[in-house]
Amino acid sequence: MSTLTVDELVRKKCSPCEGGIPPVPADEARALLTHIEGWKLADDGTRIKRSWTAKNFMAAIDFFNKVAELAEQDGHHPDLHLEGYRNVSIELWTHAIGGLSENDFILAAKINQLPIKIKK
Ligand SMILES: C[C@H](O)[C@H](O)[C@H]1CNC2=NC(N)=NC(=O)C2=N1
Repeated sequence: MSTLTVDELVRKKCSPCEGGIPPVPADEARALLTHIEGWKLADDGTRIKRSWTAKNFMAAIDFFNKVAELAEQDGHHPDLHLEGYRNVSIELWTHAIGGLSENDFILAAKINQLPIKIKK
């Protein structure tokens, strides 16, 4: 999986995951993330996360709505956080395995293609 480029990831669709596969190891996750701008591996290696400061509250909500549509299309769902009215952060992990699967990297690469109005 670590040979996948961003272009390859965005062309893939998440596959249903109900467990039974091993999580992506931390070193492989780090290698993949070098190509997916802004996303960082959590200290415990089970999640990836990216943060943005949106221009204002509605810019944050518009972005969440776009992410929600994408997540529904792909059948894989991120944890969405909004703090201090416009500080957006998104965490991705595969609940069914308690860690990272290819789905998380696919969705991260696709989220990076969505427009967000950010604070100047
Ligand atoms: C069958 C279907 O793919 C699963 O219920 C999906 C739905 N969305 C999901 N999203 C995330 N982040 N983790 C999951 O394990 C998960 N499971």
